[in-house]
Amino acid sequence: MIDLNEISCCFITITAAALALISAIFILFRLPKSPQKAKKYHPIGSSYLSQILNFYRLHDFMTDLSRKHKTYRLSTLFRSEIFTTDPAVVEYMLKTNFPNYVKGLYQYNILTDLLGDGIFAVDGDKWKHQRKLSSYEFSTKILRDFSSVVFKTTAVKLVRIVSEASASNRPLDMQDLFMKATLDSVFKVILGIDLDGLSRTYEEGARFTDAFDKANAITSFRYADFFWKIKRFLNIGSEAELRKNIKVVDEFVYKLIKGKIEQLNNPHVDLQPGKKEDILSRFLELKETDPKYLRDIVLNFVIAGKDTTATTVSWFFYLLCKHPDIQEKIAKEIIEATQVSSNSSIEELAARVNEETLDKVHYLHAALSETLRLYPAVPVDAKVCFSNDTLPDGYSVKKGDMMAYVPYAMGRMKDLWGNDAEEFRPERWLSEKGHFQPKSSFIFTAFQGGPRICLGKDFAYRQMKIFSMILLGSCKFKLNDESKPVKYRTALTLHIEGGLHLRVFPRSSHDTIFNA
Ligand code: HEM
Repeated sequence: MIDLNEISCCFITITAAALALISAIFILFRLPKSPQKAKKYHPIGSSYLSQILNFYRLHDFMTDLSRKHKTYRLSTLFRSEIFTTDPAVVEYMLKTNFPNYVKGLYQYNILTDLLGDGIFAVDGDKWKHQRKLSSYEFSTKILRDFSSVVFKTTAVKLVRIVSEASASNRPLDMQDLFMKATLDSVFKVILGIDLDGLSRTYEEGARFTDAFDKANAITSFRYADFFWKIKRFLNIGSEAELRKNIKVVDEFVYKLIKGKIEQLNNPHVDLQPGKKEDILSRFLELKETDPKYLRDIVLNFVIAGKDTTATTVSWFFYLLCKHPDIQEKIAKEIIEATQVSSNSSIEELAARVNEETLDKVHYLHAALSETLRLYPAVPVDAKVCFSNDTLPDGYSVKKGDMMAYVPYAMGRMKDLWGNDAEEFRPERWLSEKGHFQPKSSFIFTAFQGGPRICLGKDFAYRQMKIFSMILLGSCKFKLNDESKPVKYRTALTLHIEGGLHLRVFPRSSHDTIFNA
């Protein structure tokens, strides 16, 4: 028989226990969790939809948002994406708490098929090792001297090409020429090989160049392609194309590496002077002989140095066409520094471009920096937050959030550059004596800042200055069609949409430099 008293007693006990448990949970949740202040997150700047609708002018759209909030975020289902133009926050993420803002697995997965374990794709010890070796190599006099010779030879080739176009009254796509010229020179400095992309006389080199450009573009496209992993798994569409192009790139680079290793190991091959000046040979001398590791190192440098420098010089020439007075002022500075006359040949001009004259052209250096302020080659640069953090502005960031500093928007902020922030005015970089005055790398962020600051910054300035001194010392440039707007293409690097079409003229009518 069931005892009703026992049941009701049991029921009362269970109910009392349940009530006690619920009250305990309730009290526990009502208690302040910790003595810390409640976390706050940056204001939401815009939605993904507005980003997509403004994609064609994305960097200007982001600049407008930055004018409202120095730091803002986009919120997605899984994480926030935070964009900042606040120098204090930029310094914090790039330097003060550098280990907490990394490339992360997200970027590694996108980049590694092409970049392997190269410096651009990795964090931690792998990054530290390459950074240490490469910073040493990049600071040597051997590299400085060798690269200057390479840049001058390439610039002279450029003058020959533009002079031919001028003689036949043809406009030229200067961005395309700068792309080829920077690839030729970075390839020579890094691998010691003449690709000759400018005249395309080396068939294997031309095949490599095309495959490399395609592989680079498809890798960048992965950032916007939600389906790339599925496409890679099925080996279809752009991913099949990527695999094919990486194979061409790898075959070419491995062959070069193998050749260099054989050369170095063969005691009967006496390397001629100058043969060990390229970065690859120098790494081999340091006993780095793993071909995959060497492939990753050299390809990362080639990618780092090509489009960035070429697009910057292209925007620079565009701005000089828009400001002919500044073009003339730079030409005058070059002619005064090198002391060339209208009877000098192009070789004489090139010979006078040396460490001493490169140091004299402060206005040119300022104008190139001013170009990078307004048209930074890397307009937005993102990291991933490694663990929960609070930024110097008091706002919080969660583990896994994306944190980006925005050089394009930063270059246009009035509170950083004054009311004329949107104007191209090289003078803002000069002291009263006309000497170039650098700005903090957390305000002028075109080269990033902190421990991962661009390793090729001086290399890039030297190349841009040498190209400009030789081209502007001998030629004048004008836009082919003044009425056609020049715009950027929204991508990882800031290319000019459709190229930069210019007309070229000799600097003076009896100019032997140009006609030599
Ligand atoms: C105007 C030209 C250039 C600009 C504006 C530029 C800008 C930058 C920026 C923004 C970064 C950081 C990218 C990131 O977050 O990973 C970077 C990194 C780097 N750059 Fe440059 N760059 C230029 C030219 C060059 C050249 C010519 C080289 C070498 C040949 C080079 C080598 C590198 C390397 C190796 C890194 C990675 C550094 C590291 O992660 O420790 N760059 N550059």
